Amino acid sequence: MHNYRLRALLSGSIRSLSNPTNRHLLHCSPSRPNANALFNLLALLPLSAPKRRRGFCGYAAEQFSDDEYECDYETHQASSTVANIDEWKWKLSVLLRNETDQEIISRDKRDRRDYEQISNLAKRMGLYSQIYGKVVVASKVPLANYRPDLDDRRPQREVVIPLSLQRRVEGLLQEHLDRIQLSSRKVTESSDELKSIDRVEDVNLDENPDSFLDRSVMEKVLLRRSLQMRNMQRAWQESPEGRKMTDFRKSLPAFKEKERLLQAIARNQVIVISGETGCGKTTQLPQYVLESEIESGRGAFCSIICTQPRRISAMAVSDRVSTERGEPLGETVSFVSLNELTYALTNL
Ligand SMILES: Nc1ncnc2c1ncn2[C@@H]1O[C@H](COP(=O)(O)OP(=O)(O)OP(=O)(O)O)[C@@H](O)[C@H]1O
Repeated sequence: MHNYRLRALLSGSIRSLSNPTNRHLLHCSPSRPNANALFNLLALLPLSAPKRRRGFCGYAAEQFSDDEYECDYETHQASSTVANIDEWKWKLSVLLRNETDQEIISRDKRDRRDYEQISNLAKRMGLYSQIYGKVVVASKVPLANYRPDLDDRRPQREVVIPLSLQRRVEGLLQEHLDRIQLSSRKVTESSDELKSIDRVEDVNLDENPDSFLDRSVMEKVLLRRSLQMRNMQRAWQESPEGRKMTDFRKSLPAFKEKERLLQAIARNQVIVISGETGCGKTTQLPQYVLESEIESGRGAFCSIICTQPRRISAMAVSDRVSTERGEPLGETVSFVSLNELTYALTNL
């Protein structure tokens, strides 16, 4: 019986990292519909990022500093709850209307009663809220119990990266977003085509290498492959061994968070997930993304990279995941060395 649980799910954005109080090291995760999803890609974001830069993602953190109330917390008298509530009603409705921002952070000093009122108000408005020490956060997505970036007692490490690297990361992220837009447009256009894809004539790529240059041919090949992947996945899930494996996978703590994780991945450029050892971070999360892409007919457009610190663990993880998928290693799951990975990434 597992008694693990996912400890926290933090969501953030490039813009939130550009704020000096929010700098930290993140694991990057892909937006769900992306054709080239990346897992566990470490991204360092620069200190020198301009404060209000509109970044690459649809959601961002906003700092709300009520500095006019700034004074020593210990000596501060709680400000009028009624006045606070009106002010918060306004702040929260601005947040809801603003498509680019994900959360607001208020450093206004307030007591518990204020927070409870704000929290109830946020709930009524369909938002989440959390108090971290003296800081109140209201957010469109669930909030973690602990936010290291809002912990004044925890020293914030400054990370400086060269401008050229910063530009490269920005370029890659932009490319990534362009590809998401392109592939979601194409998937909409071709969802009807997918139904009749069985009728697509066989394309012999060996006979006609130039076909690779033809995007529509390539797309048809990928759509057909996506359909095959869906059929194979369903066949495995319905087989007795597949059902046994599915039952085991459902017993892992990560499974309870599956829908929330997929939503968070779809809605955020970057998310950080932490959980007890063995809860399913490594073997389950990439599979949730892959399975949902396969189910929606985009399996062959989806690439997931899961990094491991050692070759032996990369081999063990890929072996385990292919077993869980009922496939031989080397089909949809494989492992590559760092050199091969670097080569593949530079040729994406
Ligand atoms: N090679 C394997 N053989 C059998 N079961 C495995 C294997 N690898 C993982 N599991 C099972 O899958 C569960 C999830 O493992 P997974 O590696 O995804 O956890 P994790 O959260 O990434 O752990 P960690 O934080 O230690 O990396 C484990 O608790 C274990 O029961």
